[in-house]
Amino acid sequence: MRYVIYGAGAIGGIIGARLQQQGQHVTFIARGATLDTLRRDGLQLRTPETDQILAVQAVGHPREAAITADDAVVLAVKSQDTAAALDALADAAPADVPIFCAQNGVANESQALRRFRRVYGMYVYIFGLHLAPGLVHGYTAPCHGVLDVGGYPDGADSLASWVASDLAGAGFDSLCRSDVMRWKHGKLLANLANALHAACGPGADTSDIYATARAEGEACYRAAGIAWASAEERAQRMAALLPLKQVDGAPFPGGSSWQSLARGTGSIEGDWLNGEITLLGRTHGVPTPVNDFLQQLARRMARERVQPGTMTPDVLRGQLSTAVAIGH
Ligand SMILES: NC(=O)C1=CN([C@@H]2O[C@H](COP(=O)(O)OP(=O)(O)OC[C@H]3O[C@@H](n4cnc5c(N)ncnc54)[C@H](OP(=O)(O)O)[C@@H]3O)[C@@H](O)[C@H]2O)C=CC1
Ligand SMILES: CC(C)(CO)C(=O)C(=O)O
Repeated sequence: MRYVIYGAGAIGGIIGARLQQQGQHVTFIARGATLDTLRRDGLQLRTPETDQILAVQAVGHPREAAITADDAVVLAVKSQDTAAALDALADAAPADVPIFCAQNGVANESQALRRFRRVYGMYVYIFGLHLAPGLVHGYTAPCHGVLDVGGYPDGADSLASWVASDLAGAGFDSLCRSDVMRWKHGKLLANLANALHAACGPGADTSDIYATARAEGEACYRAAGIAWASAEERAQRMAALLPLKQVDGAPFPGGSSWQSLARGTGSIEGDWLNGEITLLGRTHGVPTPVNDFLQQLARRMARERVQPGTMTPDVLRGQLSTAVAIGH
């Protein structure tokens, strides 16, 4: 089975590189400077233990990848890019090609299921960094990350278990789970802090704001009857990854939303992280003022190409109080 990795950034780059190093057949779908770099120079993977450049197969559009139902597509674009990526894929691949969503958030799978018959969720705990085309860093060793796989909306079949076993063979801690979306809903609660880390930096103390964002998320889940993996379950699952190590003598600088600001991409995943909670809140009549604020803050910072970590927690608290006082 070939792995078609859609999106050659932090997560796609690490998963694809590790699968290829394990002898799997891998094709990347990339764009822009990343595509040019992969074709010209290859994919560079730096970790606490290695610095390697891999010659990789990279195409610029799914139609150049001659995808069949015997391939597995690993979707590793940010959620705001999912719809466009799936549109291009649906025009070029059979509807029964399996899609594995290696993404944060919980809305990518349903978008994939609208166009493809076999969709799987992937619970991704990788500490990856992608700031320059064709270059990815991974901050855990010897395990490259946790990647649990399961059917969407639930269940697990032989393909999910096959893929989990390939990922385990490639150095990830990977289980096949029939309740992968319960785990992804748990992770979404942690990712409600992504906007805070992007704004103030991951080291700033914004735990009071995060606690409220998380409580709003949990209230929405309860109102919607959604089950989620607890913080304790998730901490236990990722314990083997910690403590994070350094790459190039430096620690992990910030998560995926922080990286969107650092790269000045002009877009960010907030609508699919905090925005998932505001959507649930509006649907079920649960107030979500903090997530509403963080969603809008993330959009504004991305749009204005603000550098990450440039807002103090006090300035953020002030803006939050004003937004809550005027009701949006
Ligand atoms: N980074 C991390 O440590 C973690 C990330 N995640 C999640 O994993 C997912 C992927 O994130 P991450 O790897 O960080 O994102 P990145 O931005 O690093 O990588 C995504 C890549 O996909 C590319 N892309 C987007 N649309 C297309 C398209 N239509 N065709 C070809 N390439 C495309 C982007 O190109 P371009 O650069 O041009 O935008 C980018 O290179 C997200 O849901 C994120 O939240 C989960 C756990 C940890
Ligand atoms: C790296 C991690 C796990 C936490 O920040 C993440 O999920 C992200 O960057 O979005």
